[in-house]
Amino acid sequence: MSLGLTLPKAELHLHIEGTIEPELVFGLARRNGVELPFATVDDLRRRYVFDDLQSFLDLYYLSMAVLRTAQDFTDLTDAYLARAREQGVRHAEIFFDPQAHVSRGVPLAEVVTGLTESLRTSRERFGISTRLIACFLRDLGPQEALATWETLQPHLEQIDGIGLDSAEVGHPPQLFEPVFTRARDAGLHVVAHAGEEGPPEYVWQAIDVLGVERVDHGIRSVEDAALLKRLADDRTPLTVCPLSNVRLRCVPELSQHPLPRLLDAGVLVTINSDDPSYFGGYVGENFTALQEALKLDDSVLRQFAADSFRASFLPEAERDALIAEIE
Ligand code: HPA
Ligand SMILES: [Zn+2]
Repeated sequence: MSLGLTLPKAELHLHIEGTIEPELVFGLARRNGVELPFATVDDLRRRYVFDDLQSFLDLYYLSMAVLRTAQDFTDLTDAYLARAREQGVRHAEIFFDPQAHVSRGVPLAEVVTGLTESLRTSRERFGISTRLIACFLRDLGPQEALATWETLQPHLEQIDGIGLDSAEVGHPPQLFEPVFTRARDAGLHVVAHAGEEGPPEYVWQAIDVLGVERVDHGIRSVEDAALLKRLADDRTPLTVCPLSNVRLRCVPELSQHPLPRLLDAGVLVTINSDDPSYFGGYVGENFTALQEALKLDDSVLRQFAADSFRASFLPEAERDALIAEIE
């Protein structure tokens, strides 16, 4: 097996709802009596061609309508962890979208209970330690985010951090300062998607106004030399998702990915899968596709793997032990 698949690694940018494979969409639709607007698994898979972030999000929100019970969320998470283990994942910091479920009438407790039922034994069953990050849907606005923050309060024991995702352009990070300040004050980790389709200014706002510890995507930072220097000086990690960037047409093809320019500027970069069911590969496959397209040395893949643990929210001793396994 190739190094990209076998290297021990942390996955830090992974939407659990984006791991639902078409077969599971159909299986859960049957179990829950949900009508789907697709006839077959192949029919659904054929729709996995996107023009931009929004065209993907439309299908992403449509397909997740089959997730209704705690058991559905447990099964979904177990399926991801089984796949991730095969790709060398030893630690995963997993996003979920509370508002995307509550707005469909699924109680938040059902979602969190289902996810944590899987995650609490992930280390024993799959050899993968985990964290859970609740993301706010930025296109629903800052007031909805604050209201969602209130509904998360009974579940904070199970939630390690907050994030910001969904349609980026027109929904700048600075609007979400109040909810991010509350989450930081509550001792949660904070991250945000910025600079995927949005301009470098959104990345500045994510670090300066929201105080994020990592930037999700952040690839448009290459358009701003001062921003690159700031990210490099502060060692603020970017969670880059190469196959996602190509599938959502943020980057024309993998061989033209801005990642080498990020590395040249000294930015700490990690490699992740984002929504692997939709984008043609899990995290190990992102490593191998990138190595092939950019002709990267094995030493660069080892650096990505080590940096994935450095950029994680694991305690230092655990990070160091995992980094020591990379050879
Ligand atoms: O790549 C993404 N960007 C923004 N929101 C998302 N929600 C799932 N995947 C994504
Ligand atoms: Zn994402």
